[in-house]
Amino acid sequence: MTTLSTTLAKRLEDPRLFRQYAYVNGKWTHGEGGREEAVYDPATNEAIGHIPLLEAEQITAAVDAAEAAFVQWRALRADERCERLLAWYDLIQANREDLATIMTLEQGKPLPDARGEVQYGASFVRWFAEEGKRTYGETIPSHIPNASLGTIKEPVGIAAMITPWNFPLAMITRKAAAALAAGCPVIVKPANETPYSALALAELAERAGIPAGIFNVVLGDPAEVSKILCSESRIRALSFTGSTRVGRLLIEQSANTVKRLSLELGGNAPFIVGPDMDPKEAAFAAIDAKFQTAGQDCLAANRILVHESIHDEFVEHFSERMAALTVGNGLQSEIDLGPLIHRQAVEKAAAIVDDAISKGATVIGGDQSQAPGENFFMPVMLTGVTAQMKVWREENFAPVAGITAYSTDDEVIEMANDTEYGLAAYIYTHDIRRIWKLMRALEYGMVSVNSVKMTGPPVPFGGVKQSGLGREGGATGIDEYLETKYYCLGALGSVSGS
Ligand SMILES: NC(=O)c1ccc[n+]([C@@H]2O[C@H](COP(=O)([O-])OP(=O)(O)OC[C@H]3O[C@@H](n4cnc5c(N)ncnc54)[C@H](O)[C@@H]3O)[C@@H](O)[C@H]2O)c1
Ligand SMILES: N[C@@H](CC=O)C(=O)O
Repeated sequence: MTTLSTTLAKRLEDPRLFRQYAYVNGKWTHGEGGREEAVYDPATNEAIGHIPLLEAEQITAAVDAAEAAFVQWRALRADERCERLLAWYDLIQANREDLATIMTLEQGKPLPDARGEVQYGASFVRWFAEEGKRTYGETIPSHIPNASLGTIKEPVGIAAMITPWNFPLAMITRKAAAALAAGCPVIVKPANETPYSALALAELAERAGIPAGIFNVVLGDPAEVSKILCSESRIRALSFTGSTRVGRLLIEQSANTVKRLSLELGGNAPFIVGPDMDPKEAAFAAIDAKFQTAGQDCLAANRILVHESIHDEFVEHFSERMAALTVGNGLQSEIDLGPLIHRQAVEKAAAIVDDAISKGATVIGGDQSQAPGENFFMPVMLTGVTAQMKVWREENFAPVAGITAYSTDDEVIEMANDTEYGLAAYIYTHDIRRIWKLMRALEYGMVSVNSVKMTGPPVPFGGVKQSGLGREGGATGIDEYLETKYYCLGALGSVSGS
């Protein structure tokens, strides 16, 4: 098999950012059982390198290392941890072009989007570096005579993180920076499709002075590694971003060790367009909300619900704009959509389109004979979609947009909530009463009104229903890695009533 690893390294200003080993206890580690797996560029299907698959004892060794390193990391002052995290942030920024190149090669997203993700990922490091200094406890007015009551915040312990391939860098930093700032050591298991962004982050963490054992990246068979992480009682927090299917599995596997779980799972976002909207403006926004990362985004607008009075005009603008989207290798310039992650994703997208057509949807676009490679999927718009179709029920994670018309606000609320998911919803209207009514009635963790962009470091990101548990980012994201310790200082003699 041809390996393009030399080619990848040559593309980087700093070839040491491309590592083909796991990173445990400050050391680059190969698999002791000799197992390895190739990593492919989804645009060309060529192997760009290999990763070792670690054995069970090696995963346990990572936990041992984290446990040993925890003692000193938690003992640092918050401002000392802040300094290390800011050094990490600076290094990520300084190496952003290399990080973006690595990401495009392993994930496929166009280079400008990869640059955007590096920036986005770095922003969480800076945010949590600062938030670590604000993990306040509280003073509680005492109901016990001569006692002083209060709380202090303490790191929860070793935190494991299992992350997806669609955002190979930012889904790590949003978790890891919060945990590190809170004083927790971290063990990251990235997706096997996109390990190199995680490993480059480890290289930069080491250069930033984050001690051995505090930031580890383990690689292996996903089911095997995850089982160990879940059943390891020394791991006190598990943060997962990925599909609802795997999220449910991890809940089950963690039951015996009763650990803190943060789950950022799938989405199936509705995009609601009110009758007062300019159909062109709304259609262009819907294109952005649907087709970023080639539709492989948990926030992708999958079900576009347009008021019947402007539906036809909206569809016209949407289809015109969709036809202008460029599909190709993300390393080339002027590309809007890169490949899907692998062939199975293309097959799933095709099956979803076929299912909709067989149940009466009208298809526009999506001439797959124009696809520039076997992992590419040309964008498709389906109109007249109904709740019986897979495109409505499933997260398609592909450039497949389902559109349908509605007539009243009550009807669109029911349609939008008709899903097991509850991550994000979009509303496009300028009628403040409609905005308020919809915003309150939508069963979603995040609602964005007249804006495609909704995320960033200050935001409490997360979903309800089968979209997950907990919030990442924002003022509360660090709480996922903190325990509240209550104290009662009794028999003080002089504090009652004072
Ligand atoms: N809510 C969010 O913030 C958010 C963000 C990004 C992606 N996602 C979701 O992630 C999904 C796409 O990512 P994906 O395909 O990588 O998800 P996935 O669930 O298949 O994989 C996620 C992680 O779990 C691991 N994994 C896979 N199978 C496993 C198993 N049997 N046991 C244990 N671990 C296993 C993978 O190796 C990967 O590291 C979508 O559903 C998307 O909505 C959610
Ligand atoms: N776009 C999301 C990732 C979802 O796939 C984010 O900003 O976190």
